[in-house]
Amino acid sequence: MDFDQPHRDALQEVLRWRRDVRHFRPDPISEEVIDRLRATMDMAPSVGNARPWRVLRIDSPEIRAKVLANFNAARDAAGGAYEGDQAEAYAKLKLQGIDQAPLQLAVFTHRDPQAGHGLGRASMPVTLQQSTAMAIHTLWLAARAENLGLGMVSVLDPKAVEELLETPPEWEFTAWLCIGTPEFTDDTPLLHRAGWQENLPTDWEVR
Ligand SMILES: Cc1cc2c(cc1C)N(C[C@H](O)[C@H](O)[C@H](O)COP(=O)(O)O)c1[nH]c(=O)[nH]c(=O)c1N2
Repeated sequence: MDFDQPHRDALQEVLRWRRDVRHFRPDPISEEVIDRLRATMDMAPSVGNARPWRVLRIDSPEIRAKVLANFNAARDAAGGAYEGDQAEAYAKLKLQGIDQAPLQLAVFTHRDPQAGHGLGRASMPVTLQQSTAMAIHTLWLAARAENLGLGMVSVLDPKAVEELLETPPEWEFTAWLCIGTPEFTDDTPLLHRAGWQENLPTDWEVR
C-alpha cells in the first residue's frame, strides 16, 4: 500500500484538529461507530504485540457520578500545588467531560500479560503503559476522523477507580476517556487558548 498527497493532507488535518475535548454535546454515538472505534485499538502498536490495554465501557450513571466525585476530589487536592494567579487560572480550567460525554471508557494496563511473552519489556516495564497510551492515541485519531472528540482524564485517584470497578489486581488504571460530539472544534489546544501553557515546538537536536 502506497499513500499519496491526498492521504497525507487528510492525515495532517486529522492531526491538526485532534484536540483534547472537555465540552460535549449529549448526542448518542451509534453502536456501529462505537464498534468501528473499538476495532481501531486492534491496530495500535504494542510492546511484543502484547496489547496490554484492558477497556471497560462505562454506561452506568451511578459509576460515572462516582468517578466525577473522584475527579473533583483529585482536582481540589492537585490545586493545592498552585498559588496566586496560577491558582486562579487552575480553578477556571475545565479538565473533564465526565458530566457530558455519551461514551466513556475506563482504560487499564495489564501489569504482566501472557501475550507477547515478555518480549521487549524486560529492561523497560514502562513499555506496557506506553503501549496503552499508543492505543489511546490511535483511538483519539480515529474518533476525530468520525467527527467525534476524545478527552483523556488522569486527574483521578487510580486505586479508587480500580476499587470502584472491582478490576483484577493485574489491571493498573491508565486513563478515563470521554468521547462524544464536541461542542466546538479547534486546531489549537484549550490549555494554549486559556493561557495555561502555550504549544511549544518539538526540537530534534542533532548529535
Ligand atoms: C497522559 C495524558 C493525561 C491527560 C491529558 C493528556 C495526556 C496525554 N490531558 C489532555 C492534555 O491536557 C492535552 O493533550 C494537552 O493540553 C494538549 O492539548 P491537545 O490534546 O493537543 O488539545 C488531560 N486533559 C484534561 O482535561 N484532564 C486530564 O486529566 C488530562 N490528562
